[in-house]
Amino acid sequence: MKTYKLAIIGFGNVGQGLTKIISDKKNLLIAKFGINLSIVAVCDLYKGSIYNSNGFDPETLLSDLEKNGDLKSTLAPITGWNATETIDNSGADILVELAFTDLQTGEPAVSHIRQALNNGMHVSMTNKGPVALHFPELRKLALSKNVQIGIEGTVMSGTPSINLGNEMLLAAGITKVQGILNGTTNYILGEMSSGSKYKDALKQAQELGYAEADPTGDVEGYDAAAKVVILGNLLMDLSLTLDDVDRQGISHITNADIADATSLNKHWKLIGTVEKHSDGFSASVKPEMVSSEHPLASIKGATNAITYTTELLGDITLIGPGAGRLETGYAVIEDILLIHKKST
Ligand SMILES: NC(=O)c1ccc[n+]([C@@H]2O[C@H](COP(=O)([O-])OP(=O)(O)OC[C@H]3O[C@@H](n4cnc5c(N)ncnc54)[C@H](O)[C@@H]3O)[C@@H](O)[C@H]2O)c1
Ligand SMILES: N[C@@H](CCO)C(=O)O
Repeated sequence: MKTYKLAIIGFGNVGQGLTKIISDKKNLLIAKFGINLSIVAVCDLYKGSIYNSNGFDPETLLSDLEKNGDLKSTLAPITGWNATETIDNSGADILVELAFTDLQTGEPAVSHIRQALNNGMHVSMTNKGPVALHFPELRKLALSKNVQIGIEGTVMSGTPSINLGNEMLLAAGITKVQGILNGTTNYILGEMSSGSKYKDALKQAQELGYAEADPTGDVEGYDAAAKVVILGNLLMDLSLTLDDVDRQGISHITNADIADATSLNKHWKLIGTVEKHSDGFSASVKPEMVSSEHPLASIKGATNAITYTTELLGDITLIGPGAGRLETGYAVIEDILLIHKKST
């Protein structure tokens, strides 16, 4: 059995979802895959930082957090390390980077990731900033250090959109990727069509753990645009930046707009697209009215859907969760399973 020591940076929705899965699926991961996941360090800006070389009991972490609102009273041999100290001193095999997404600089996550890779650690991240802004550089660094980077959770949470595209469909020649790439906005649009106000629907999406810490990223389409960039660059060999994406969000859509769509038997959806053309590419995120018969009309709540158009297989559509605590925590498990497979 192989034990992987994990250092988690950021103990919000995803960090807690991951911890719950590590607790609930411990025996399955050992029995089916021969891997034991040991959380040796948790570092969070507000909830505190703790380190134990023998690993923490995941249920204790979650119950302490529920009881106290933070991990500051959790019994630990060492407390108070910042992210840099955690990466340098924890001796972890895998850095799990789950801090806030910053789509302007990718910081501080990108610095955490460079530091971890330079230290010979594998990295799993659900943080979209480093992937949308710096992935070629990070991938090269990982290669030179003979370690792996997992990014499954950056698109469609734990629904394996990245691995399906990258591991299975790349050789089929992906020419276009299109779909619903943001859970928060799909949830809000659906709730509004059931009569909720925009503000209330957004609040619910935040409470359910779907929205970004700053939900402007969701509702103005930046989050979906980052996913368009990630998919275009990874799967279609493009060199997109966020500025290349013609972006529009949903914050201007009113209940009257929703009612108009309903009267036409249509639904508003925020649709992301990246397509290769003979003379270049196009990339966009915009709200569109789709008819009730359209395949994307039935995608409800925080569910996402992606259609990969390929030269050899035509269209392949993947539907599944696009956000959520456990749903995104599971993406880290997928990354670790792939890291394990590729390094043994
Ligand atoms: N929630 C989802 O459904 C989802 C899905 C896919 C990807 N993501 C991405 O995963 C990451 C985590 O999402 P979340 O929903 O858990 O966010 P969250 O806001 O609930 O939690 C983030 C945590 O990171 C901590 N943090 C921020 N900067 C830090 C730093 N420098 N050092 C240590 N801790 C720091 C914060 O205190 C917070 O507790 C984000 O980058 C988000 O974009 C989230
Ligand atoms: N805030 C994002 C999380 C998943 O990346 C969403 O709602 O889709």
